[in-house]
Amino acid sequence: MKINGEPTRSIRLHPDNPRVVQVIDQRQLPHQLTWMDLASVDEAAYAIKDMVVRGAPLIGATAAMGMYLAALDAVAEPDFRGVLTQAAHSLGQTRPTAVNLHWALTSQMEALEQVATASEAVDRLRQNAEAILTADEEQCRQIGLHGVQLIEDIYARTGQPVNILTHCNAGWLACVDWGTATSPIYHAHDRGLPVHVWVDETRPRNQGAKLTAWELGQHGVPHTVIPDNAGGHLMQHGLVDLAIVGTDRTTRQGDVANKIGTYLKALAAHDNGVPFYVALPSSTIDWTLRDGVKEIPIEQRSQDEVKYIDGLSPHGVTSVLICPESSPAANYAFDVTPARLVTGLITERGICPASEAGLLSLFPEMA
Ligand SMILES: CSC[C@@H](O)[C@@H](O)C(=O)COP(=O)(O)O
Repeated sequence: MKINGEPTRSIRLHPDNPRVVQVIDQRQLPHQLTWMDLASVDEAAYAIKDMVVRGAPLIGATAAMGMYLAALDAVAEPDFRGVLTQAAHSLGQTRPTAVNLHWALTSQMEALEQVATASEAVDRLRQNAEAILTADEEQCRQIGLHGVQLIEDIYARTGQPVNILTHCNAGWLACVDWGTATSPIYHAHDRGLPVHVWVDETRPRNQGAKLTAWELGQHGVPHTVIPDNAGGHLMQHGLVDLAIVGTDRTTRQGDVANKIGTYLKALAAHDNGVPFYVALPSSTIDWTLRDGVKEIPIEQRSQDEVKYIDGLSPHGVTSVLICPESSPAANYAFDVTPARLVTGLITERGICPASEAGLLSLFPEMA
């Protein structure tokens, strides 16, 4: 997508130094657009763990680039394969829920098997990381081309601006470009279809208020930030035509793990007959799992993300305590929406029911 008219991806090689990877520091948005340099695998791991970068596809892309950075450092090591295996292990520990992380690391370890020397490993892991970024961009573009048909159909029926609710940030900041949930929205807007997005603020880290609202604003898409608890009310009053969210891991049966609160939106959508779609590249499908509620690992993060909130004050970005300091807080970062509450999955190969049969109709090679 474009920032100030310039086509921009969320992750890139440094334009002047290909030994450095650059990512947008998402902790600073929407107040500041800052690029952070990552020059080692440890810095890549830190960026994922501390949520400089976040969103399932971008976590995978950063891990892939992290393996390339590790290869640059491993050139001098006699046991470069051992060093790279250790690098994959440490990157794999950073965040537990998004399966794209393991998908990207597996892809890099398979690429490593095809080389004989450390310098070949550098070239191969760089090429493979760049291919992962390019594939993610194209998959997200395709998700948009399939998903925009849903918006077109609603507009053809109502002739009114289409109101879409989304949760968290499944936008281009969470991917390499386009986003998953936002890609149909960007395509619709670019085709001149009138769309309006209800942006859940997404406590505790407020990825909706901070990131999705910023992204949509940059692209000129009409939107309104709402408290997380408002979605059910809006649906009851006919103010939501469609919900589209992203996912961090989707099981073979179509259960979907996404940012905490997604499940409640799906319940409200079900009760009100609002179509509830989940957009994902196939790298987000965990074909080894069936029952998402029982099997998907749910990340628990620091209590401080719940107890403190940050925002822009006249003194810069400031963090403030919003509850008694002594009260404990719980911070489950994701929840699982069972497939029965999901109207359909929007993938790069088309839209399918959220079920094993549905997924296999698009990905028969996984039977
Ligand atoms: C296309 S991104 C899909 C998901 O990763 C997104 O919806 C989400 O829940 C991100 O959570 P986060 O904790 O910000 O990484």
